[in-house]
Amino acid sequence: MASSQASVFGLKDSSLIRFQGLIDGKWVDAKDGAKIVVKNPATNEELGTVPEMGLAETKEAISAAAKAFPAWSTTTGKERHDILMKLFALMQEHHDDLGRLITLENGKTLTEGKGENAYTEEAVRTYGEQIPSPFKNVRNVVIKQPVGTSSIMTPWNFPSAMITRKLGAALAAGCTTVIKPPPETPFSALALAELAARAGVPDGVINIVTTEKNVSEVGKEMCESKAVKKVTFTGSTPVAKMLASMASSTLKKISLEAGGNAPFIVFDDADMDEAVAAAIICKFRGSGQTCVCANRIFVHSSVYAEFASRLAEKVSAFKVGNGLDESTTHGPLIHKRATEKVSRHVEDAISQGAQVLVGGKVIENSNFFQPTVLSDVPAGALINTEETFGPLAALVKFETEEEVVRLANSTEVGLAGYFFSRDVGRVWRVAEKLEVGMVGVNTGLISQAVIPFGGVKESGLGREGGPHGIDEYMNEKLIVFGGL
Ligand SMILES: NC(=O)c1ccc[n+]([C@@H]2O[C@H](COP(=O)([O-])OP(=O)(O)OC[C@H]3O[C@@H](n4cnc5c(N)ncnc54)[C@H](O)[C@@H]3O)[C@@H](O)[C@H]2O)c1
Ligand SMILES: O=CCCC(=O)O
Repeated sequence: MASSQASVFGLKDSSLIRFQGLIDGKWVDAKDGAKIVVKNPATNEELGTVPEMGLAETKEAISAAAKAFPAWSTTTGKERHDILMKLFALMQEHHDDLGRLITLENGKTLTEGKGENAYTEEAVRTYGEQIPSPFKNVRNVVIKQPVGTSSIMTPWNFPSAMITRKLGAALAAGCTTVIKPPPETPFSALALAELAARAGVPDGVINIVTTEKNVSEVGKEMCESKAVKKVTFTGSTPVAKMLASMASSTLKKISLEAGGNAPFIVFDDADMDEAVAAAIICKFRGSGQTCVCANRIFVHSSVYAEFASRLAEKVSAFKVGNGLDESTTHGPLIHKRATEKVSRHVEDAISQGAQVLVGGKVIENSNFFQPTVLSDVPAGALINTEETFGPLAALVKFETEEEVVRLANSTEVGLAGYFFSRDVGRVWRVAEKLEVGMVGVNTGLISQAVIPFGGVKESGLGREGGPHGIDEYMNEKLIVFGGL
């Protein structure tokens, strides 16, 4: 059964496809045999099934991770580095398969799927510090220690990268993990776990619990269990808040990467070619389904008409289709709920006076939405307060720097913000004033594995990536040496 299911994916190495969860190094089904059906969003065809696990399996996974912690946390940084480098090499060796898998379960194009596979990180070592004491016979040293078993919960828009961004740091720090991947895209997570085992990650260090209907009880246990010392989540702001409140019952360390509503500002002195090209990437990457995608595009009135017509021209040349087809530039949305949200935002803006320059409609009986550009979007439109998470570029005209900074900041969230200007004074002023965790100046693409990725306001807590990301999985301990 499993091998015939695996052939549906058309991978070179079909043993990367796993149809079971992973607990303590063993691939397992749900205790009651229940399954989740996973579909390809481009075709709505079934790809395969994974177990619908619940509380009992989650408890087992947590205790396996807690049992594995003493041994894993006392390996040296060099030993963990070597295993992580081996895993990285295996991911590169299986680059085509892993990229294809991402495309099949998420819908993004093959180029994006492979690009995501390359968007991983590894870490070598962490450093403590020595703090000079005011007392002659005292020496202060701060060391860093792994926090413990970590719960990792991730979304479907980056089936692999949202996991590796957390898992790479957790493993490098010496933590053990329980991962709950999204029900829409579990196969990339399971393939990573398969490769991790091949790389020599010991049993129990990575455990995977797949779930859909039982997500509330699984999430609660992953946040409230006393054996868990760290909770990390990427997804929507309402779920982030709920998980944070559950994790606070035992005052766990938490990192949350939640929703955004990124402003993208084009000032009158912007380089127009660069601004249009960047808006295309920033707005339409992953068909608009990234948390750092531009959601509101503010354009100075003096360049508004030119920007709008050049953007609309480029967007009308997109080729929407199955991500496996090489000529496709943009894939489907993840499911019907996603297309419905984009439709709601388009209809709402039109009802308040916005004009459709391109697109505007769902492609019937599918998860595809026409890449859309709306002009003259009014201040009261829903899109100004809610993240669309879809291929909808909403253009808003502005007159002054002060006005646009106020508009950009008038949202409860603050993940990324972008602007285009060649005036160095304005660049500093606006970069400092935007209430976001990450600013792109004259670029629409900020994501890299090495940067501290994260937000302010209701976009979350903590940072992921590079050394900042590893610190999230470590506790600092002060050791005061006296009597010298
Ligand atoms: N900041 C980021 O880095 C980032 C990245 C991707 C997505 N997002 C946000 O996620 C949203 C889109 O994704 P979504 O609608 O799937 O988000 P979501 O919050 O509904 O789901 C994200 C993940 O959380 C899980 N989840 C849901 N309820 C849970 C619970 N009670 N306990 C544990 N896990 C639970 C889901 O199964 C999924 O795996 C957007 O708002 C987007 O901004 C943010
Ligand atoms: O969607 C969230 C992550 C986006 C990114 O890493 O570029």
